[in-house]
Amino acid sequence: MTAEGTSAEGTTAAPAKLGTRRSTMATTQSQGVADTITERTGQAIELELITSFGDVTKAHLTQLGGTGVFVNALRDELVAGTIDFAVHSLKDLPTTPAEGLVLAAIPERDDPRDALCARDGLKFADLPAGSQVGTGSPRRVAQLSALRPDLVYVPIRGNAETRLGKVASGELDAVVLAYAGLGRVGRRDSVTDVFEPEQMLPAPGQGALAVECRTERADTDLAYLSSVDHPATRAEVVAERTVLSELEAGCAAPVGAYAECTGGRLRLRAAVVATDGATAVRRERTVDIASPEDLDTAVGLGRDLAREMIAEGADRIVAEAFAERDTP
Ligand SMILES: NCc1[nH]cc(CCC(=O)O)c1CC(=O)O
Repeated sequence: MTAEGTSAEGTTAAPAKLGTRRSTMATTQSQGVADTITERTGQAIELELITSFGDVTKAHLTQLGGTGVFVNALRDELVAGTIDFAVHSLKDLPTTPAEGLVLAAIPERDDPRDALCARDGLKFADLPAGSQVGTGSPRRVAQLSALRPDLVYVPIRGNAETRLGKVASGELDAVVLAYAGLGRVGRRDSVTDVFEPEQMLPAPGQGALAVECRTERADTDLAYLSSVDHPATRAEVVAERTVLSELEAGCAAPVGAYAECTGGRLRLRAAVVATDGATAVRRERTVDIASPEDLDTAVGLGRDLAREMIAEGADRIVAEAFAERDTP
C-alpha cells in the first residue's frame, strides 16, 4: 500500500547545491565535476555562485597574509549548510584540514605544468634579455630566475584574461600561468611554451581539484561524490602537500612539488628555490606503492623527502622568502 504524498514523484530529490567561486575558471571546473557526477550517478546538481574575499580584494596575493583566501567563503557556506559541496583548485587549499569538512573526492588531475604565454609566439629560451615576464607566484619567480636570471620578473595578479591582456597590450613580454587553468578558461591557444617538470616544478596540487563536503555527509547522503575520486591523483597530491606542510610553507612559498603514481611506484620531485634563483635545494625519491589507496606510503614519502631537504637548508630558504614578503 502506498500512502498519498510519499509516492516516487513526491520524493524526487532536489538538485544538490555545488558552491563555486564566480570566476570563469571556477565555474568551468565546477560544471565539469558536476557533469561527471551526474553522468556517473544520475544525481542532479546546480551551481551556487559565492563571492570570496580573494576575488574582490585589490591586495597583492602574497601580501594577504595566510593561505586560503579563495576557499574560506566556500567553507563558511558548507558549514552553514547553504551548499551541499564545493569544488576547489587543490593548489589553493591550505594543507591543514578544515574542522568538520572532508575532501570527499579528488578527481583525475589535468595537465600539472606551468605555461608561458609570450608575445609573437616566443619560446622561453628565445625571450630577449631584459624581457618583462609577469607572475605573482614566488615559486615561479624563483624557478624562472634560476633558468633565466637575465629576465625581469614583474609581480601581477588578476584572472587569466587580465594577465593575458598585459601581453596583448605590450605592457609585458610574457606571463606564466598554469596550463590547466588556461585550458579551463578557453585560452590554451595563447600558450607559446610549456615548462617540463625538469625545468620548473609545479605547485603542490597544481592541475588537480578537490571536492569538499561536511564529514558526516560524505558516507551518507553525499556518497555519490566518491564517483569522481581518482586514487592515483589523491596519492600524488597527498605526497606533494606533505612536502609543503613539513616545510611549514603555504601556497605563497617558493616550493615546487610533483608526484607521479604509475605502475606500482610513486615518484616525488621537490624544489625549494630562493627568490633570486641562486640558492636551491632539489631532491627526488621513488617508492613502491602496493595500491594508490595506501596514503600512509604517500605521506611517508613526502615527509622523508622534506626532511632530507630541511637537512640541506630548505627551511632557511622558506623562512627567508617569507621574511622578504613581509618586509614592504
Ligand atoms: N592561484 C590561482 C590558481 N589556482 C589554480 C590555478 C590554475 C589551475 C590549477 O592549477 O589547478 C590558478 C591560476 C594559475 O596559477 O595560473
